[in-house]
Order: sequence, then structure tokens, then C-alpha cells
Amino acid sequence: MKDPVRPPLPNIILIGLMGCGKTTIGKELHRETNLRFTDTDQLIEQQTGMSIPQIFKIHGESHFRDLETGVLRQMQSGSRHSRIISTGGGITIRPENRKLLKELGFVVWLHTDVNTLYQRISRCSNRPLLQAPDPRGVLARLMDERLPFYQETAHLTIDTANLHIHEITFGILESARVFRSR
Ligand SMILES: Nc1ncnc2c1ncn2[C@@H]1O[C@H](COP(=O)(O)OP(=O)(O)O)[C@@H](O)[C@H]1O
Ligand SMILES: O=C(O)C1=C[C@@H](OP(=O)(O)O)[C@@H](O)[C@H](O)C1
Ligand SMILES: [Mg+2]
Repeated sequence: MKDPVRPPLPNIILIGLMGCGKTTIGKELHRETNLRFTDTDQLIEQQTGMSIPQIFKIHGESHFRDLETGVLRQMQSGSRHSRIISTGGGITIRPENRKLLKELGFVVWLHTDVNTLYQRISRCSNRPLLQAPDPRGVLARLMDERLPFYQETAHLTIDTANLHIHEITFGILESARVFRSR
């Protein structure tokens, strides 16, 4: 029997708290689909020539949030080819960004409990918001603050805690095809 023709994929956008796997899963989706891949943090670093910690230190968080809105606007007016977009964990804070994200395509929230997030990223030093005396407490507070924003923005939620990266990628691609053909 012939393979059925697979519908084209929409933009796939990954949201969720630091350490939930947006960058990792984004790269894996890129490998699986060959769609272009953009990580908003990496794009901001390229465009400014500064690292995320430097931007926070020199210009402050509010300026970083302006840069995030800027890259979402660039993607909205950019190429019509679908792409995989990994975002930074705080991109949903701004109402304008939540609107832009939903308009851009299929938004997936990689939901992950705070203990798992902490285990995954406690040894990394490239997340300025976690350079605090109690990083686990910071993650818990951010989860409380941002949970409604992730819920509001996502078309699909996946609980990643006990899933392998390949299972998550497979689940996203199956749902993205259905989303496109609705
Ligand atoms: N599903 C998963 N299972 C186990 N480890 C994971 C999973 N997803 C991501 N990781 C690990 O967690 C860490 C943070 O992932 P990353 O992709 O940088 O998260 P984010 O971009 O959301 O902050 C990395 O070391 C990555 O290998
Ligand atoms: O949650 C946040 O506010 C941030 C998350 C980071 O991205 P990851 O979620 O990819 O770590 C990065 O954008 C910056 O450090 C701020
Ligand atoms: Mg990331």
C-alpha cells in the first residue's frame, strides 16, 4: 500500500520554564524535519554580539524582554517557510508576546515539575535569573507566576519529566500535523 501523503508542518514553537528542554527538543525537531531552527536566545546573542548574562548585567532584564519581542516580530514578518522556534522561558510574560506566539503557529508547552528542572540545570551558570542564593526557590516562584501564561498560550502541553527526548519529539510532530490540517 502507498504511504499517505503527509500534510506540511506549521511553525512549531516551544515554550516553558528554564530547563524544560526547549533548546534540546528544538534541535531534535530540526534534525527530524529539516525545517529551519531558531532559538530566540541564540538569535538575540547573534544580533547583539553579547551573551544573555552580559545583556542582563549591562542593560537589565527589561531590555532583554524588548529584544525578545523584537525577534518575535522579525519572525512574524519573515520567511513563509515553516520553522522550529525554541524560546526563552520568560517570553510569555508580555501579553504582546503571547499574542505573537499564538499567531506564529503551533505552540507547545514543555511542562516540567520544579524538582526535575532544578536537577537538570542547577549546575549551569548561563541563566542569570538563577544566579541567586536559592535557585530552586526562584524556579518555584517563576513557575507560579508564569504557569497561567504558558497555559494561556499553548495549543499542546506535554509533561516531559518521564519522557525521553525522542518520545517528546514524536508526540509534537504527530500533533503538529493534525493542527495544520484542522
Ligand atoms: N526530556 C528530557 N529528559 C532529560 N533531560 C532533558 C530533557 N530535556 C532536556 N533535558 C536536559 O535538560 C537540560 C536543559 O535543557 P535545555 O534544552 O537547555 O532547556 P531550555 O532550553 O528549556 O532551558 C539539558 O542538559 C538537556 O540535555
Ligand atoms: O526564564 C527566563 O526568564 C529566561 C530563560 C532563558 O532561556 P531558557 O528557558 O532556554 O533557559 C533565557 O531566555 C534567559 O536566561 C531568561
Ligand atoms: Mg534554551
